[in-house]
Amino acid sequence: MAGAGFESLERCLEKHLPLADLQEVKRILYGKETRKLDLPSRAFEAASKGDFELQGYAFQALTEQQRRPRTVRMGLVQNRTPLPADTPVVKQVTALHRRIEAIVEVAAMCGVNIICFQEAWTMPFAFCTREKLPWTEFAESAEDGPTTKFCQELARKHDMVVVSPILERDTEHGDILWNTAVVISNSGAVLGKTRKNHIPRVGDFNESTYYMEGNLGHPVFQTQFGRIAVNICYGRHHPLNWLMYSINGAEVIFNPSATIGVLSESLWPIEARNAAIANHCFTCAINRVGEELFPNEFTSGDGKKAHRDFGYFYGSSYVAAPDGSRTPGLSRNRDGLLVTELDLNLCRQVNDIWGFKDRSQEMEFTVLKSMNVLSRTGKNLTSYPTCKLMS
Ligand SMILES: NC(=O)NCCC(=O)O
Repeated sequence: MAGAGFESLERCLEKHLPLADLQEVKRILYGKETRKLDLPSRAFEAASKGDFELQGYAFQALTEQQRRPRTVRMGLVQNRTPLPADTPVVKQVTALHRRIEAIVEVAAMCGVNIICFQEAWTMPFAFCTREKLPWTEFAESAEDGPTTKFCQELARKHDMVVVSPILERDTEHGDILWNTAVVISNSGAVLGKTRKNHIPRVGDFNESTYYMEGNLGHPVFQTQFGRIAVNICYGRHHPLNWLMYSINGAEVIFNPSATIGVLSESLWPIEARNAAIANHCFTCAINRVGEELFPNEFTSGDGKKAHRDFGYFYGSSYVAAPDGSRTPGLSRNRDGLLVTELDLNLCRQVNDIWGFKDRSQEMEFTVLKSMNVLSRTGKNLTSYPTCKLMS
């Protein structure tokens, strides 16, 4: 399995294929070509100085007669943990805040309206250890913890919606932990939070030692720049999870993740992209980068020898559109900022052509209702039309 030495699938194709073949391969693998965004040179200079990658692409939509284009810019951030995992907790969090602050500065230069960070971005992905201290000390209040306050400042300063996935400590309800994403409006107000709905128990990913499946359903947040939802990491393997955010009105679904090559790299380019196609929405897949080494060895009941490393987090963050096109990925081995320009009108335009969300979705909805699966979401239950599927 390639580690940091293999930069990206795109670089490999570009290096080895003649131009005409490359264009055909990209057409088939990536769909309709995304235009390269003309980002300011000072943004590239700042990214180079800060040692992170900056890429920008725009998706095209048709011009409509009765609606103006609804053009928004998304920022996806992938990064390493800058300090070793045995550094004191506050030092690690502070270093991550500084790193993200620098990347968000560049996102602001690029006109980003909504930015999303990787899963549990304030900490190493320590859940593999199944140890409690010091890792649970990274948990914070979603409403007024130091990271939320930090993100509120960023949001106000840059007029940007911030999606901040953290380890949450719910002090109001028995001090329990959750894997949560906090959504902060561009005014700096906390719009709300959403919790990871599916918790992995797969090899070293055995997070249920810390927190269980979220209890907040599938909330969608109306922001100034469109309706957004957050499907945290492992939730991307569950098509019905994406569907529920989409039924509840999401136009863009973020998928902040932490996942390693040996487990999921061949699934990565497919799942979020397929969700964009199936649900006529944009999806934004974000993964962390590099290796994380823990002070004590751990095993996970999967026959592997005790080890201290989690495996290689392969980055490769990308955005997929409802028409099935997608951006190239960020690299597998560097911190990066991916800026994408979307016209949200594309969601309805593709819906009108393919219509996956009309009759077929009604049928799925009826089945789910009969299984009592939808009662947790509340929304749309009564207003959604039903059809007879199994007569
Ligand atoms: N963070 C997380 O849920 N990882 C599980 C592995 C995966 O979904 O690829």
